[in-house]
Amino acid sequence: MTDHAVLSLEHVGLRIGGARILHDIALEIPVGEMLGVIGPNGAGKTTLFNVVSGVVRPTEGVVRLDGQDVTREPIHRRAVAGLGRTFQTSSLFPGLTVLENVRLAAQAHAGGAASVFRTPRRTDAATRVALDALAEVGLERRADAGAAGLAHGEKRKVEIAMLIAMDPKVVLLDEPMAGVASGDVPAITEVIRGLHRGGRTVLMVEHHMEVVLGLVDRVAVMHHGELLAVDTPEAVMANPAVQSAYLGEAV
Ligand SMILES: Nc1ncnc2c1ncn2[C@@H]1O[C@H](COP(=O)(O)OP(=O)(O)OP(=O)(O)O)[C@@H](O)[C@H]1O
Repeated sequence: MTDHAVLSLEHVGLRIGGARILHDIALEIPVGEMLGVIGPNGAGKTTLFNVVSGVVRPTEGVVRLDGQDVTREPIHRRAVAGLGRTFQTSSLFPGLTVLENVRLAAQAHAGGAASVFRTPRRTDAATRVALDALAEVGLERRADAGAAGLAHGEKRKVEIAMLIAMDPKVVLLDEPMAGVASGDVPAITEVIRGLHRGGRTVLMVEHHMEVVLGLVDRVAVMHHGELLAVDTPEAVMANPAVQSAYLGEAV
């Protein structure tokens, strides 16, 4: 492992029953990198995120966050250590406002059980963090809107604001453009760019190839649970093995 790797995977493998879901994944992510993770459907991208965030424990190998072995650490410990994640499906509480959702994330990060009924002092601090996070994604004017009524693109922005409120070093974005109207794609792309400019390391699974290639420093290509290539967007797109993995799929 190199000194500056904020996240590293060493020979990571996952078997479920007789199935080999991930095989011998070796990956080092330097501080501040934006890495795209691509691959055909079923290649193992989401499972890789599950292994990194602690949803699933690998059956082989080691996951390190900032040099620390977190392979056996539960999700919340990894979150406290600086790992943030969004999911393919929305993780917002629909009955709460935008601000309340983001404030819950800030409170959870500050420690203790998250509650909307905190003491005023603590709530005030969490509220400031939440409002700053909403400003960073350009949603401060929507603070009092109900989460249930948001457009899909706005929900994605709120989810990113929730991540920001948890002050992560490493952010995993799982298909941030899924379900987003094409007109909203440029705005969300800018929000992701801002997330990265803030000094955070970003890993993003995304099928929207134009977005991936326009944003990331390197691309990791997965195929049948293995890492086929990790390289610059240009080199990856020119790689014959990658092209053949995608045969029959729109790249
Ligand atoms: N808990 C599990 N039990 C059995 N098989 C699983 C399990 N989790 C994932 N798989 C299988 O592992 C493979 C990889 O799944 P995964 O969801 O990680 O792929 P993906 O690259 O994220 O796909 P997509 O782009 O469609 O989201 C698939 O064949 C899936 O069916």
